[in-house]
Amino acid sequence: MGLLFSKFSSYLFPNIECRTLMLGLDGAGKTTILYKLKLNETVNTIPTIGKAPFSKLETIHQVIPGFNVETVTFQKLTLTVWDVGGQETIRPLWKYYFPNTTTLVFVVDSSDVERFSDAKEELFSLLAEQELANAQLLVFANKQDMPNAKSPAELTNILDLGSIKNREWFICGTNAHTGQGLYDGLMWVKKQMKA
Ligand SMILES: Nc1nc2c(ncn2[C@@H]2O[C@H](COP(=O)(O)OP(=O)(O)OP(=O)(O)O)[C@@H](O)[C@H]2O)c(=O)[nH]1
Ligand SMILES: [Mg+2]
Repeated sequence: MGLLFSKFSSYLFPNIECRTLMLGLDGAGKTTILYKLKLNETVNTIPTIGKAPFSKLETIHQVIPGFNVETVTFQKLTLTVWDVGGQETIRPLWKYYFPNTTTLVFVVDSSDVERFSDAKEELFSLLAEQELANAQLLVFANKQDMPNAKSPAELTNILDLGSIKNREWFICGTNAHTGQGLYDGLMWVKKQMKA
């Protein structure tokens, strides 16, 4: 009876799988977010670095990829989250992670006022990528605990999110150290995936 009920329940409420690509400038908090979601722990991070293919002798197969990947489950949502380093020299590697992305998570350091324009530029160049055309966009306005942090509403204006018309998007304020706001984002992803 229990088995039958469980089969019926998974028929009615199937598991939703989602390939998630988490990008953003270096230091925005991507790796901290990933391991908060995965382990519910605040880990000490080091910059997620890879080696860009500068030398002619190197091919992409020889490049050491600067990424972390983890499976995160939340209710009936299973996310494979790719966290790729955001340093300028390794941003050219982002494109190798685009295919089959269902959700683009863009993380912004809400207190890094001087680099908002860089963040906006990177975000809009991602949104122009053909391989990400079908991806929904979740923006984590991270480091809300910082005294000079801009609110999600302020960042919506600063990043001009209102101009995004070709996909669903959502912004939420987060603190990766406490986990505050992260699950609001995942709730939104779940709703979108169901729809
Ligand atoms: N105050 C505060 N600090 C945070 C928050 N999230 C991350 N940090 C800190 O910001 C620093 C950078 O975090 P990372 O997670 O390594 O940043 P990243 O986006 O992975 O950086 P790259 O790997 O270089 O692209 C670390 O010292 C984190 O502890 C937050 O919500 N609030
Ligand atoms: Mg990192």
